[in-house]
Amino acid sequence: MKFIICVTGKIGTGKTTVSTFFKNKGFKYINMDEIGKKVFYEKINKIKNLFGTENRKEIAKIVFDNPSELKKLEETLHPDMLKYLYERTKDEGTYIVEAAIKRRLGIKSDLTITVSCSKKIIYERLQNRGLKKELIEKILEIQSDIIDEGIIIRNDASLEVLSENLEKIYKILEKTIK
Ligand SMILES: CC(C)(COP(=O)(O)OP(=O)(O)OC[C@H]1O[C@@H](n2cnc3c(N)ncnc32)[C@H](O)[C@@H]1O)[C@@H](O)C(=O)NCCC(=O)NCCS
Ligand SMILES: Nc1ncnc2c1ncn2[C@@H]1O[C@H](COP(=O)(O)OP(=O)(O)OP(=O)(O)O)[C@@H](O)[C@H]1O
Repeated sequence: MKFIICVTGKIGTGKTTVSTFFKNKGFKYINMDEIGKKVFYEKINKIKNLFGTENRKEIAKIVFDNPSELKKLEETLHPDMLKYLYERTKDEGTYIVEAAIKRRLGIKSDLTITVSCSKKIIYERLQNRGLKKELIEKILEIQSDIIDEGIIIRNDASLEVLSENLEKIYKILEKTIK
């Protein structure tokens, strides 16, 4: 049996933390940011032509500030990103697909888990990771199409609380999937 769980949510809400929990339970893990990076370098000539640079940070500044530039980048990368996703999920098994922009990418899943938390906490956690407030603001703005869907995990509290909540969800999932 094949079962695809998509973990979605805005930047810094805790998608990787949640996905890693399930990966440690033995689910196959796919990260769409990583697939995006792979396709980015495969399409590097096209990228250079479009943006005049191959530097990801410079391109981030351009596209996260300008929806029409972001659209050009997405049109270049998304079709191949989806191809890789479908190739990597061909076999039977339970998959965790981490994708902030699940809906924009058009990813189909058997279950969606949305991770969310307050903006204040997003800023705190990401600034601890060295991200600038202005960039976080811009990314949150272009992520306004990410909505709560499926199972919603509020990740405002500690990692211990998150882990307890995930154990509960895992117990239910185990019964459903097996
Ligand atoms: C713009 C790029 C070059 C910036 O690269 P950089 O290494 O600086 O940042 P990184 O990839 O880690 O992304 C930073 C944050 O922005 C989010 N993000 C990335 N792309 C998008 C997008 N198209 N829409 C909304 N959020 C996005 C990421 O999930 C992450 O939280 C890169 O993000 C990119 O190529 N994006 C387009 C591919 C894509 O849509 N990826 C999202 C997969 S969920
Ligand atoms: N409940 C929590 N308590 C404290 N720190 C947390 C909690 N959840 C996640 N974090 C931390 O917050 C940061 C962001 O979490 P994570 O990387 O999982 O988010 P993300 O949604 O995957 O981010 P991105 O969109 O950048 O990929 C990380 O440093 C992580 O360790």
